[in-house]
Amino acid sequence: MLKALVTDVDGTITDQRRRINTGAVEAIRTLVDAGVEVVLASGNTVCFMDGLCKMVGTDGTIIGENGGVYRREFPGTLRIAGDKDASTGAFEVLRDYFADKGTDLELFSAQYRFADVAFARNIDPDEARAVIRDRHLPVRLLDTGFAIHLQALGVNKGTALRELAGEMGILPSEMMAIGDSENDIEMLEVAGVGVAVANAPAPTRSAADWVSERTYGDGFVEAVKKYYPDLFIRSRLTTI
Ligand SMILES: O=C(O)COP(=O)(O)O
Ligand SMILES: [Mg+2]
Repeated sequence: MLKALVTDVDGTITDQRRRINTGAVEAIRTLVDAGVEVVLASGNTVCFMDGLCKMVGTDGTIIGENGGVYRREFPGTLRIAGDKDASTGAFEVLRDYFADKGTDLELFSAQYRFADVAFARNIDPDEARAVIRDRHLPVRLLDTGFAIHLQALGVNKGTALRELAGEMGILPSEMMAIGDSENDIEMLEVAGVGVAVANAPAPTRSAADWVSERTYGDGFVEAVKKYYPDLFIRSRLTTI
């Protein structure tokens, strides 16, 4: 049995409006109660993830800010893997560029971020990528479908997962990762089994070993039942 499941949050255990899927919460609790490690891996902030871990019932092992931060369990030591100066500097260049064109960039939760920068999707990501490329800015732009992120080069959910696996004493090959967007590609490739939910775009689906038929949180539940069938047969029997 896969020893750990690493799941993205927005678009994977939620619906398209970021409302959590209650079936996904129940599936996570079934895994946790069966001794499977569940890691939440998101572009969201540490404080967001901490609240989510507490309310869902995981042990606090997280990847936040698209791999810019990660931590093994509560209380744990928060590791910072990103470069906030690089992300902030690149944001300021983009802010000025788009302001000259009449578009203001709206930051998301800046005061709670240690590594990356996140802002509203009111610009063309490819136009912003062209500015980053032309100005040789040392960041990568990620469009998660919920926000745009600027992240230091070489930092992603996959690099953080490799580091976390060492702290967890689990091989990446013993893990399953599930996601919905381009910011999940690396962790789908690092994990032994990578799954994309059906709402994922083509590059993310291509990086997956398997793609669910159902979308969003329902796709997450479908995937968990596929790869941990015994847990759900047993839990269904106990509920009869
Ligand atoms: O923070 C975001 O933009 C999306 O978050 P996610 O990585 O959980 O999908
Ligand atoms: Mg997502």
